[in-house]
Amino acid sequence: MIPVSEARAHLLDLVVKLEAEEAPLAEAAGRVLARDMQARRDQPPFSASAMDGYAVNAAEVELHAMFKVIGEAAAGHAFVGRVGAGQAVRIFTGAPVPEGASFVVIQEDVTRSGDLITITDEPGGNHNIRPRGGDFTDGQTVSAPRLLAPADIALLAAMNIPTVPVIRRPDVALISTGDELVMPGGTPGPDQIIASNTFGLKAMLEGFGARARILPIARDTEGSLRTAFELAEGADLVVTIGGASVGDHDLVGKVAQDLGLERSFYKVAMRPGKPLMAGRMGAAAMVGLPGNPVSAMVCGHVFLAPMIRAMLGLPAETAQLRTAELAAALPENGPREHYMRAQAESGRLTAFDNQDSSLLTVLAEANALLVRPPRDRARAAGENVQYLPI
Ligand SMILES: Nc1nc2c(c(=O)[nH]1)N[C@H]1C(S)=C(S)[C@@H](COP(=O)(O)OP(=O)(O)OC[C@H]3O[C@@H](n4cnc5c(N)ncnc54)[C@H](O)[C@@H]3O)O[C@H]1N2
Ligand code: MOO
Repeated sequence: MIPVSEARAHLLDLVVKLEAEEAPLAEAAGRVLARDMQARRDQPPFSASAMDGYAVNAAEVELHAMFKVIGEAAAGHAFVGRVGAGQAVRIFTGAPVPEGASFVVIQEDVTRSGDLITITDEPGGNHNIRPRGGDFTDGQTVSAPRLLAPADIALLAAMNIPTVPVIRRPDVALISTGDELVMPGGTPGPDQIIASNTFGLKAMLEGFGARARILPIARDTEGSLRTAFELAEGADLVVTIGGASVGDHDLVGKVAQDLGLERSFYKVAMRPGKPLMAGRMGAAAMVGLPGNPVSAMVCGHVFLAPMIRAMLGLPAETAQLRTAELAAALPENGPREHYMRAQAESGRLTAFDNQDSSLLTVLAEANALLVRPPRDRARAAGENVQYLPI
């Protein structure tokens, strides 16, 4: 058994950053920007009014001042001409501020009669003008790598960038193994259960930015497992679930090795997730996850997340561990790093009583994995402990 940190390092050695591809901006949310992008214009491209009102010379702005309205500027329709002494241009939000004007008096502070306006309320010190380039200027950079959030997409659109280079999504093949498994919606026999792990992992992996394919369930025969591995052809990462332990029907290690797996490790000092295996299989990385549903999902958070991030060219560390106060005492930990299902709320962390690695109901209620180092001493309520948000 190797420590979790060593296993993670081996797993990162199995993957490389993937190549870039071009994506339309409308499809780029959640993708990772592959190259720095430069703005192709200033925003705003002119001094723009921030309010509906009247554009005048700032030096003339005072209570009771009067102006003659000489024209109009609306968004998309500039006023052509100059605002002279005693003159004003009716202006709307987003319109270019005309030459000679340096203040927009909001219409609420003005009384209008025909072509004449009078400032009838204290106009304040805000000029209500957004300077040219106040948001960004031509050539300004959005730096890669960057996981593109909706706000980034809006920014790149405003920069007039219609397509962006993004890192290709890692292709992950998910193989469930076991004679006891039936797909959701199927009709399980009396000794069968529903395959849940591939579904949970697909959702998780796609949340990390990968594309995950659920392959047909491999039965507990070498032939069936071989077929599943063949169907995984072309994947960047092949993930098997179950069949990783020491039982007579745990065939994954054997078949993978027959197919050329160069194993980098088997068994990690963690709980859950002990019978984890990994290695290189041709061009793909291969990870064999334990079958217990919570074990598979915890390994997804702890190991698959950094692998996917590395393939996407992002810093491999996911969310840093956070610290919280323990709500109730915990006994001494055993020899394996324990990832306890827990709930973090208002800075306090409560571990669930039942930590059995088959309990999806508990995992579904958890928002944190309380991380206990091997042989961690008993902890009292109120002590600080670390956790991984999930
Ligand atoms: N003698 C020992 N027995 C076991 C050990 C051990 O060290 N010595 N380790 C235990 C631990 S820890 C784990 S974890 C499991 C892992 O075993 P496998 O990876 O071989 O998993 P399976 O035996 O195939 O399945 C375990 C459990 O999970 C269910 N399962 C499997 N796949 C799915 C799926 N896709 N969806 C839902 N549920 C699934 C399966 O039915 C079993 O109940 O081994 C312990 N045993
Ligand atoms: O490692 Mo097993 O994953 O403890 O249930």
